[in-house]
Amino acid sequence: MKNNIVVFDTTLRDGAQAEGISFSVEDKIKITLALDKMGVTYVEAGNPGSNPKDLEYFKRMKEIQLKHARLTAFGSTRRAGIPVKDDKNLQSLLKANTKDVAIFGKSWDFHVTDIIKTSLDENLSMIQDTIAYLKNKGKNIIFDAEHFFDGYKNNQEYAMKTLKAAVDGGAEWLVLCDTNGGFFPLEIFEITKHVVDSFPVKVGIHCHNDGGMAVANTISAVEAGAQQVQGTFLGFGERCGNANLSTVIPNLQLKRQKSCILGNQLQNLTSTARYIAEIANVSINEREPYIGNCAFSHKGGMHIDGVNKAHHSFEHVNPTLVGNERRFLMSEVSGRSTVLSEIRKVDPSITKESDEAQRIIDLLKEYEHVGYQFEGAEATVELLIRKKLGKYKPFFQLKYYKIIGEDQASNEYSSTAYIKVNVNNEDEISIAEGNGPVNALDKALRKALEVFYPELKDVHLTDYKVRVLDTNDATAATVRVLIESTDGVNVWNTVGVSTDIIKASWIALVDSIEYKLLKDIEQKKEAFL
Ligand SMILES: CC(=O)SCCNC(=O)CCNC(=O)[C@H](O)C(C)(C)COP(=O)(O)OP(=O)(O)OC[C@H]1O[C@@H](n2cnc3c(N)ncnc32)[C@H](O)[C@@H]1OP(=O)(O)O
Ligand SMILES: CC(=O)C(=O)O
Repeated sequence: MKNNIVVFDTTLRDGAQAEGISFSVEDKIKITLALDKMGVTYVEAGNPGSNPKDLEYFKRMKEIQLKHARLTAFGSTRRAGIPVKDDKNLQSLLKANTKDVAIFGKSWDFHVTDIIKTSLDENLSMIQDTIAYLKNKGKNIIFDAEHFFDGYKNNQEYAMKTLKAAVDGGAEWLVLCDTNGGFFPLEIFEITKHVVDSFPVKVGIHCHNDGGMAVANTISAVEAGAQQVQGTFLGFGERCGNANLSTVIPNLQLKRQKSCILGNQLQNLTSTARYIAEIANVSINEREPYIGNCAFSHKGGMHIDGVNKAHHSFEHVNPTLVGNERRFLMSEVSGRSTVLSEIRKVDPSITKESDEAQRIIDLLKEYEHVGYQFEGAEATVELLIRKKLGKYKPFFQLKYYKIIGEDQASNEYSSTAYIKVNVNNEDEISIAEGNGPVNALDKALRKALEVFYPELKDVHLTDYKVRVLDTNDATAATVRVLIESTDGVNVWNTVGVSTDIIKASWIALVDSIEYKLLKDIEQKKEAFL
């Protein structure tokens, strides 16, 4: 399949215009390299006329060779009433030294007269002069026709003239922008089709998401003949963002057989999206199509039964195609099929008809009834199954713990925990200070157990969430504690429920430690075999 749709990523330019996003030069370089690896054709990386950071980025990028992507600088047409060579922003644009340049210009007559406050003819000259000037300097020009769809509706003749000015200036691409993001797919289709049929140059699409239509509008423009899709990798951008390329790309590639990125790079879609999110310091919406954590998670018992029989019964595509994974969630709406896959990890001989399977489902449902939630706590589920099947031996015995809380301004730590545990008939007592009782308890427990299990030195908590379950009871309410732990290689989640927050935390902590020790034993056994 040859690349027949050109992907133009503007995560680093329009994406950086999103509230809450601010990339450092280092961040921008990392994201550029990830996008290059992914095989997008253009990386629009900033506006050199805007700020020294963007200029510094382009300077640094001169030393970095990209394998595939074409680095693109972005800027506006020259200001009204001045020659191109005197325009400061254009001179900065040249300093970026990229072969490809995206120039945006006004296509909506209202914006010309009321926002940049010039004449309609002068705006046409601004577009043509700017593009011709840059073209003369050896640049390839992508013309972003800002507010093109609004302009077309308001004054079709003028909007089309702005495109003609760009073509006359020497633009390679005409990119139609739904800048205010309020259009619907049918209108986008019709207007794009008219442009595609009217000009000899290639057409692209740039949609904002203010009406929640950016992806649909982008696809619609492609159906009308657009050959370039602009967007940002996670939909970042001004206001409600831009077309999300992590949805656009698989939609085009898997549903419309239009190749967008290199060969098997689609399998890196999820990891690339998550990497970019991490650098941007934002959490990905769990329900994001294709790449979200829930995109292929199944909860209803009947759905899981269906997926086990045939994946496509409840999945629009196979998750492996986009590098995501299928997940089955344990809950009170689970049936035996859901739990069976977990039980079989412990005892492969158990079948759907076995009494044990039903007993374990009943147990999990009872736990859910008192406040447990197993969806994000696979480690606790495995331990419960083991206990029920008699395949569990405790790694230690708790003799007691005590926590002293203090609120002393002079003390670095606010709590101290004392603990006594017994391992193989040997007692160990330890004390630890912590920021809060749970932190102190966690430290004290691990300190005591590390004497017997040194591998616990690598374990630390990465997330700790508390949810109050029956809020009517205020401070006497039941709480659910979810803990995420890691040993630097693996990540696992455990859950505890109690009316006492420390007890709930303790249950989740103990599960976390026991799970780690159990997995280490399993790993050693596998290595031995
Ligand atoms: C639809 C889009 O996303 S377009 C990209 C929008 N992105 C950004 O604005 C982020 C980067 N922008 C910036 O850093 C700054 O706006 C700068 C450095 C480019 C300009 O800053 P300033 O010179 O202080 O101007 P300011 O931002 O206040 O106003 C924008 C100016 O650009 C002019 N302008 C806007 N669009 C265009 C255009 N297509 N062609 C020429 N001039 C334009 C406006 O008329 C206004 O000029 P005026 O001050 O003479 O009225
Ligand atoms: C160019 C651009 O970002 C827009 O019109 O939305």
